[in-house]
Amino acid sequence: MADNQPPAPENSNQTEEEKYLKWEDYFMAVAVLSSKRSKDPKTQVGACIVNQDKRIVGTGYNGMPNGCPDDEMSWLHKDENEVDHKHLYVCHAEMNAIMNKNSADVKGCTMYVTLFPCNECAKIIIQAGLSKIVYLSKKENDTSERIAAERLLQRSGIAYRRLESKRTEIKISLTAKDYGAKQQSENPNVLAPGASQREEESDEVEAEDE
Ligand SMILES: Nc1nc(=O)n([C@H]2C[C@H](O)[C@@H](COP(=O)(O)O)O2)cc1CO
Repeated sequence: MADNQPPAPENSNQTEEEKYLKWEDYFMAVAVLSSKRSKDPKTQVGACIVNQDKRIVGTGYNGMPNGCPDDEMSWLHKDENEVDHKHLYVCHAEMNAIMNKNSADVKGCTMYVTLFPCNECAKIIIQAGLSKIVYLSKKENDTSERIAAERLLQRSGIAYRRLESKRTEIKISLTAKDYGAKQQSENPNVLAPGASQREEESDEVEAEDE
């Protein structure tokens, strides 16, 4: 390479298909990213609801109800304690995504969810009028909740299928230089070019973070 040539971008050997996300991968990635907010120490679940215009109208993850701080509630498994276990209290990702909707309703929408819904969520999904479910994973064992969920969805005519994707992972960087900043400043008081807006915003979120 001649000296005056800029270095090849890191992703220059990617195919066009690899460079951008297909819609389904994008929506499932939003569900996965949402799951990363969950404080459940064993199973983090995320959901993303998309309308017929491919607009995201709700996201959610499994967490304790409002007023029940995640850090103060028990995350024990039902095998470990009869009354003080998470399954009695936690709101599932699917329910939270529906409750968090930013549109009038979610009728005809598709839910992207990282784990196949249980029977209780299947009921909520049906009653909310969703049309399709795309899931990433299904637990191996056939629990009665799972069997009931499938029966309910089938009877109600809600189509469900596992995501089929060529991608196995998506890497996400939160480093300014990966988004066009010339260099990341060593001095935390000097912002890297293009990073000022983001740093100011992230401070605000950090102050409220739990
Ligand atoms: N579809 C689902 N959405 C969910 O949000 N969950 C939540 C409830 C719990 O917080 C956790 C499951 O915990 P465990 O049984 O793997 O330790 O995931 C669980 C399922 C599975 O039906």
